Amino acid sequence: MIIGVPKEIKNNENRVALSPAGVQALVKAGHRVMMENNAGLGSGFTNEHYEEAGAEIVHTAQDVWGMADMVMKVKEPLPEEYAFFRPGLVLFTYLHLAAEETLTKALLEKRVTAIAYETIQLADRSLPLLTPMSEVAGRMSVQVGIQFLEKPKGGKGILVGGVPGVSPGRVVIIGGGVVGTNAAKMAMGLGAQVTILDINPERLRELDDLYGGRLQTLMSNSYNIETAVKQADLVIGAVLIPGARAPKLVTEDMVKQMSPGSVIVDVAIDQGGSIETIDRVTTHSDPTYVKHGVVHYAVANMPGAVPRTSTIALTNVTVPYALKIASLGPGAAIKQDPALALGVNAVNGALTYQAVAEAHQLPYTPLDKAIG
Ligand SMILES: NC(=O)C1=CN([C@@H]2O[C@H](COP(=O)(O)OP(=O)(O)OC[C@H]3O[C@@H](n4cnc5c(N)ncnc54)[C@H](O)[C@@H]3O)[C@@H](O)[C@H]2O)C=CC1
Ligand SMILES: CC(=O)C(=O)O
Repeated sequence: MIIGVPKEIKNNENRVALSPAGVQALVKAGHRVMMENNAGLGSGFTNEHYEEAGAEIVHTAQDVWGMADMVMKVKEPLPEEYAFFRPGLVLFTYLHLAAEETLTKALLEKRVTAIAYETIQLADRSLPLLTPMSEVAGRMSVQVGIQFLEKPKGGKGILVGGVPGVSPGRVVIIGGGVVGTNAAKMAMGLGAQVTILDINPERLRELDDLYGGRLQTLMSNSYNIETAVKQADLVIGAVLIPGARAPKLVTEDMVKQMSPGSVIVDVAIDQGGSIETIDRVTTHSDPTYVKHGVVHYAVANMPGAVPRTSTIALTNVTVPYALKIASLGPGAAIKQDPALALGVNAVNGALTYQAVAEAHQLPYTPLDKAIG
């Protein structure tokens, strides 16, 4: 199979879909890998690194998309890339289609086989291709949040760890999965008072067993969210219902009750966001805006700011699936691997992920019917 890797074009997206190690694994298995010129530079990988690993360097994005049987990317295609879609093309990348109606329709219209990293799901319900980027974004959410709590950055001027004789700051994390747990670890490490809310009592028990005493766990309901949010210096949105639009858990009224200069980092923005006052996706070059006196951060590609770490971590988990798709062919790979099958959001013009169909009120077709 020919695997194409274009350069990412989203604002400040410096990750790339394959590291040289990933290229080498695919080439050794008998595949050809076409890298767009300088696609890896943002992650510190040169054309020479890729050529040594066995890749061929291709000069334009159009050539990469045109020659490849499977395109591997990091972020969802942007409108200027939709023209490259064609029937039978396999697109393997983050898609977040529940928040991307136009992209969903373009993939259906062009009959692309669209496999989303973030909905590949193992039997234990974990999301192996989302986990490493959630680890990155969870850790970054605290790093980013504490910067914007500083006065010169528009915040209320709080050092979250406090100092002897002064209370530490309060960090409230909504969602206790991978993002939430990684955020909690960072915030606890800095000495903040940490509260984490989740809707799953089992998850709250696990968190209590792991960190009991160092963090407060709370059942996620509107009463507890309101109470916690109004006292928070930093709120981190970290919920996920796989494949679906994020529920709006923090209402505009709750935001109005926060003290001026507090900060909200909504990591769940890639699935549409969990905060009512977040009405736009922000970018690394213009990451925040202020509403009701509260700093809002809603960057949908947070790991793009630490591309070296993120590209390597992403390639570690995507390559085994890419090898399976390339070696067996997409149809057989999907039939053989139920986790991979859950990644298929669209095929042959049919929308095969129910939560995405519900988000856009489009018809849903079960995968077995769509692939025959
Ligand atoms: N902005 C960015 O750059 C990035 C965003 N993300 C996003 O972060 C979000 C979280 O991802 P993960 O932590 O990996 O997911 P996860 O599945 O590990 O955790 C999600 C948690 O949310 C909980 N939850 C669901 N409904 C809830 C509710 N009503 N109240 C409280 N908790 C609720 C679940 O029980 C689960 O524990 C996803 O949307 C993911 O795509 C991940 C990486 C980068
Ligand atoms: C998960 C995702 O969308 C990202 O890492 O950018």
